[in-house]
This record gives sequence, structure tokens and C-alpha cells, in this order.
Amino acid sequence: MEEVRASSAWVAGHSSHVTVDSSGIEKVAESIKDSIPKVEWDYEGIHYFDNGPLTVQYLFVLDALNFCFWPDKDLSYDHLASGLKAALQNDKSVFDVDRLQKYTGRELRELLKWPKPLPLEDERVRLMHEIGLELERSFEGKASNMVESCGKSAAKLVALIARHFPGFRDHTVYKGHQVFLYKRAQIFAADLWGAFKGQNYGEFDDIGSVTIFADYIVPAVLQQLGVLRYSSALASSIESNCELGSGSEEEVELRACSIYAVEKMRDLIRKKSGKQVLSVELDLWLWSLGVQCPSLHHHRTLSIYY
Ligand SMILES: Nc1nc2c(c(CN[C@H]3C=C[C@H](O)[C@@H]3O)cn2[C@@H]2O[C@H](COP(=O)(O)O)[C@@H](O)[C@H]2O)c(=O)[nH]1
Repeated sequence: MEEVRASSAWVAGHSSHVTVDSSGIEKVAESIKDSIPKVEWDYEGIHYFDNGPLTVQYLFVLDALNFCFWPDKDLSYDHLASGLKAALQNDKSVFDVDRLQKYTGRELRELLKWPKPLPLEDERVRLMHEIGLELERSFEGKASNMVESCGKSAAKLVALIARHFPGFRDHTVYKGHQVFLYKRAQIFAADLWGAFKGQNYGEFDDIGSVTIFADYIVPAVLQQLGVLRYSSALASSIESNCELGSGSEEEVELRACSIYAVEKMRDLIRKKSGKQVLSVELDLWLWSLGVQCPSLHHHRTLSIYY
């Protein structure tokens, strides 16, 4: 994850459309330093959990599909999670690798009980096939074997996932520099840590190395908190729901500056209060603020990464 941190800092230092406001960071850090808001993982009650390897398989399928819900205004992440949970409760073999490799768009919709085509449905199906095939080829069909092979290191897990699964290679080139964001790979490690409460498949000695997950909710929350400032052109294009191209300077800056800003916030909280806070914990707090605010205006990019 060092490459996520370093390349995000590089973007923040060269950005043209998004500014990280240090006084905004200071204010937020000051307001939470004495009681860092703890948000319970699965406070929504939408996730499958059985304390075993099937939960790991569920989380890996979930995070393979954990992107781009906004084009359908009725659809949200909750539908994906609770749909996969219900499907698994109904049939323990739905995420077996031979089945993952065969789903069609229509079957995925049926699995989720979603009445219309999903956004980027072809990509979602392709990514299910991709994880099915590679889990079978390299991990005896089990995401839990992949996790076990990482010896309690989230950094190793993220690197291993990026190596084996092209769909998780969330990176881009910005002003000639390669930038790594790894949203879905990192959120998978964090989901394991949250679901298993830091034990068993969720035990990582280096959970502190995980950054926030640069999606479309967290940047919008950081802007509302005064941590990020947008150029007037960017602010008005987000306000008017214009699509930002995947890999555009604006899009990369929104995501990378969010990561950088929260790393700064975390350093500041540590300095002010002496307390260690994890980016994963700050992320869940910020994200939960965002999804509870229906008027939140976020940027719109068609992407398979977030
Ligand atoms: N940064 C960050 N982004 C997150 C999550 C989560 C869910 N995390 C689970 C873990 C524990 C909790 O209890 C949650 O159940 C989803 N997302 C992103 O949000 C977007 C969905 O938005 P909407 O269209 O409104 O549903 C989409 O890009 C999705 O990928 C998170 O935690 N952090």
C-alpha cells in the first residue's frame, strides 16, 4: 500500500482541479480527536457472515462487483450485499467456482432479484468469470486459501489480488506518473478485518497500512467537510451531473487527494491526541456520513474500480 500512499501524495502535489485544504483537515481532526467516531462494520445488517471460509468467498464476490451503482438511481451497494447474502443463504453453492465462471447477466440479475439490467452488467459478469477461473486455477477454488497464503498481511493480500486478478488493478497514469488506488482490493482486506473482527481470516498485523477506499462517496463528504476544494469548473460539472471520464485528471485528483487528505488527517490526530487511528476506521465513518446524506452530490464516472 506504500505505492497507493506515495502516488496519491504525488497527485496531491501536482493537482490542478482539486485542492487539499490543511485548515479543513485541522478542523476535522480537532473535532474528532477526543472521541474518534467508531462505526460498526455491517451496521446496516446486510452482510452474510458464518465465521468461516464461505464468508470469505462471499466477500470476494461482493468486492469483485462492488462498483458503479449510481447509473441506476434505485440501486445501491446495499442491494448488492443483501442480494448476494440471500442467494447464498438459499443455496450454499452459488459462489462455487464452476458456477461463478458461467453466470450470465440475466442469471446475475435473478440472483440479486433485481428486475432490470444492472449498470455495467457485462463487466460484472466478466469479472465474476475472472475470479471463478483464477480462484480455481491458483487457489483450489477458495478465496479463503488465497487469504491464508498471505500470512496475516493485508499488504501481501492486496498485492496478490492485483497480481492474479486484472479486474482489481485499479491504477492509472496521471501527468505521466503511474498512480495506484486499489479500492476494491483494499476494501476486501478491510471487509475481512471488519467482518471477522480482526480474528481468523480477518487477522492482519499490518491493517494500519490500508488507506481509505477512493470511491464516489468519500470525496463528496470530504468536500462538504471543507477538506477538499474544487475548481469552479469541476464544482459546476459535478453539480450538473456531467460525467467525468475514467482516468481524466479531475477524476484521478478527486480520488487521490481523498486518500492523501485522510492520511494527513490521521497523522494529525496521532500528533494531537497520541491516539493511533486507522484509515479503515476513518473511511467507514466518512462513508457512513455520506450514505446517510441523500442530498450528497458525487462525481459520476463509469468505472469498474469503484
Ligand atoms: N470508501 C468506501 N466506499 C464504500 C464502502 C462500501 C461498503 N462497505 C461496507 C463495509 C462495512 C460497512 O458496513 C459497509 O457495508 C461501499 N462503498 C462504495 O460506495 C459506493 C456506493 O454508494 P451507493 O451508490 O450510494 O450505494 C460504491 O462506490 C461502493 O463501492 C466503504 O466502506 N467505504
